[in-house]
Amino acid sequence: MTLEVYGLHKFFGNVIAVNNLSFVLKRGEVLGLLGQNGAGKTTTIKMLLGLLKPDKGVIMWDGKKLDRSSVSIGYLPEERGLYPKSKIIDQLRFFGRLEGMSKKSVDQSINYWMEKLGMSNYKSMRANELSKGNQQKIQLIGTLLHNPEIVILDEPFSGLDPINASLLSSIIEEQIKLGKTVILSSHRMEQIEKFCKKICILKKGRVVLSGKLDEIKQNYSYRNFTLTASPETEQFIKKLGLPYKKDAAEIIIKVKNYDESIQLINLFKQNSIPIRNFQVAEPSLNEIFIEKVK
Ligand SMILES: Nc1ncnc2c1ncn2[C@@H]1O[C@H](COP(=O)(O)OP(=O)(O)OP(=O)(O)O)[C@@H](O)[C@H]1O
Repeated sequence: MTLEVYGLHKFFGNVIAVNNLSFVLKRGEVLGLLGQNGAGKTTTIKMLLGLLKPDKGVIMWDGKKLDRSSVSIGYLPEERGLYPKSKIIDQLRFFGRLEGMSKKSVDQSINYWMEKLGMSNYKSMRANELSKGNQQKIQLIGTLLHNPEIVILDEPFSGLDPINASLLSSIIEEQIKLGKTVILSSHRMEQIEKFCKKICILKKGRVVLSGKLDEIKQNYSYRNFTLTASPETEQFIKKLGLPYKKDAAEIIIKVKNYDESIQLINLFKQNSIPIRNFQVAEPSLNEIFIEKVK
């Protein structure tokens, strides 16, 4: 099963919300959909969900045009979507029934997920009686209740404390292992780095970077050469006229590659400037993101 998106466009009047987006996502793969506010992520998700019709382009699932009746999708929206006055159990039963589940399987699945997420005692409560984080957990149950093939999570960690965030991380990992096709949209780059092998960065609807995160990092134009700062090292770097960034006790110099860092180390050695610690590392996704969207 593969999700294929080709040449997707969506216009709102003069605004091109999504401009020629393409990606391919196989079963068990996770795509990190990134972009600043207004970049076109939600519009993309809405087209995948069939809530908006693309103006151009095609979305395919398993080699055929994606049809919501032939694929199950679980969607966790960024905003809260529970009915405030309804009981949790009734809402979850309703979500499950909407997905075509039988009464028995809905209840079995609700029990399974409620227990897994430590929410069993909340079944009879109304959504507005729950904390923000617990509402998020109920929405997550609503997303996964019907064992969907495609899982779309928009800022899934928002409002979760560290314990629940770690619980959610393990659930996402489990979904990936189960072979789900996952799309994760988040402004928190460390989460994207953790789960996503593929990324797609949007800027004003247009793709500015997409592909396998590993390859993107490997082929990126620089490496970070990080040194433990000392007045001597900093003075020497200034003398060399190298641009650098200081971050707490570290000095970071952008180098082209590993060889260039070795040359730098040799320069330090030749000039008897001691180096306490150094590291050569690929840029982080956070750095790449900022450079691509700024
Ligand atoms: N229904 C709509 N009518 C008109 N313009 C819209 C509509 N929905 C979205 N847009 C515009 O399309 C663009 C993309 O919006 P979208 O909501 O997809 O961004 P986003 O990447 O999800 O942003 P955020 O991170 O803030 O959720 C924006 O310029 C937005 O103003």
